[in-house]
Amino acid sequence: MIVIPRYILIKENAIYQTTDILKKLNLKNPLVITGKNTKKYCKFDFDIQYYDEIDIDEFEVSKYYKYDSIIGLGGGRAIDTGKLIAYKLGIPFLSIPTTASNDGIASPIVSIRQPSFMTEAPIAIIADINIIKKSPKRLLSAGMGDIVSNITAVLDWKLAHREIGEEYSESSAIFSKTIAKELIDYVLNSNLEEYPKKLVKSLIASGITISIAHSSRPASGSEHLFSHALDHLKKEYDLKINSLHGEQCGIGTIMMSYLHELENEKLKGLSEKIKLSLKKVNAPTTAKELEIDEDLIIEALTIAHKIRNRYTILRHGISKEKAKEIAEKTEVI
Ligand SMILES: NC(=O)C1=CN([C@@H]2O[C@H](COP(=O)(O)OP(=O)(O)OC[C@H]3O[C@@H](n4cnc5c(N)ncnc54)[C@H](O)[C@@H]3O)[C@@H](O)[C@H]2O)C=CC1
Ligand SMILES: O=C(CO)COP(=O)(O)O
Ligand SMILES: [Zn+2]
Repeated sequence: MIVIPRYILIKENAIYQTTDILKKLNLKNPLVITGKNTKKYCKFDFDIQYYDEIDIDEFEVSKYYKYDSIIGLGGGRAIDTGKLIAYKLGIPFLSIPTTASNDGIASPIVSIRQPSFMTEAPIAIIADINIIKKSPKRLLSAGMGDIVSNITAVLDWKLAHREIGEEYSESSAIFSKTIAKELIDYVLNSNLEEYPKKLVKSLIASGITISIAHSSRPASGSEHLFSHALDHLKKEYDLKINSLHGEQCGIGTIMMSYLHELENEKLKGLSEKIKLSLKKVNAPTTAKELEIDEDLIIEALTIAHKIRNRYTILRHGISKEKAKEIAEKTEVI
């Protein structure tokens, strides 16, 4: 079953239409899940809970029976936590992103932990451009990394179809790839005035490709494996590095598109173009800018294929030497 959002608002002051949207959906008593930095945008008179005060493992369903819906208001983690709670309770979820850092704002996926899992797409997305425009620049740069990812994700998906016969949808692949190509072209050829709005639209569309494909395949390939591997290592070594999902994916995309170029002459220059688009929005393109040690980048590249059962250009893994070579050639290290 494909579930996609029923209402999508992407405009200035959209947040003030929240109660209208709730009314249209016949919802009266939502619980708002938000963060301490984003609570200020919660102008409505509903109960609030902070996402970082919820233990998703010890989560008691009975405490939430009085709510008929959940609103996730904030960045990726607030939205993911809200989506998960709504799914566990079997009630509708409304996504109110306060920034545009990844496509979780519209996707049916929860990726608080790996492996991520399918839940249900938000019933409504209320993207207030005034709020998003004012969000930290770093988060808006990270969003570009989650969009360029679609390029390598689709190349990987096609490769898996060709080499191991994985089910593949050309329409989902084209949709996903086009979203990325259009944003890259816009970023490289404009003064970025409309960037926040275009980014939000792209991320929402990207989330919808995941709903249609019923898999994150169109938006998550080897570049996401690399990002998930970094998250895994940061936790394992207890490192206090606050690199963002989208930032890591962007750097992963530079390296993975280079790997694809090595196997396909027609892709020559792709990695450089992706890097330029990331640079234009001030997203990090090097380990140093990510504030991650070079050795950690190499280790992540060598373990990325083990993160989940997803066949990509990394196939059954790459050696330490190969990892170093691609990170150096792409000037990530
Ligand atoms: N479901 C999905 O498909 C996906 C979900 N995710 C989720 O997203 C998380 C990462 O999300 P991010 O947004 O990168 O990080 P985050 O959610 O940790 O947010 C970073 C910081 O930005 C703050 N913030 C957000 N909007 C703000 C605003 N307008 N003004 C001031 N501060 C603001 C947040 O409060 C937070 O402190 C992952 O941990 C994962 O749970 C990531 C990718 C895809
Ligand atoms: O981040 C995502 C898509 O951008 C979700 O993908 P994953 O399935 O890799 O968690
Ligand atoms: Zn992502």
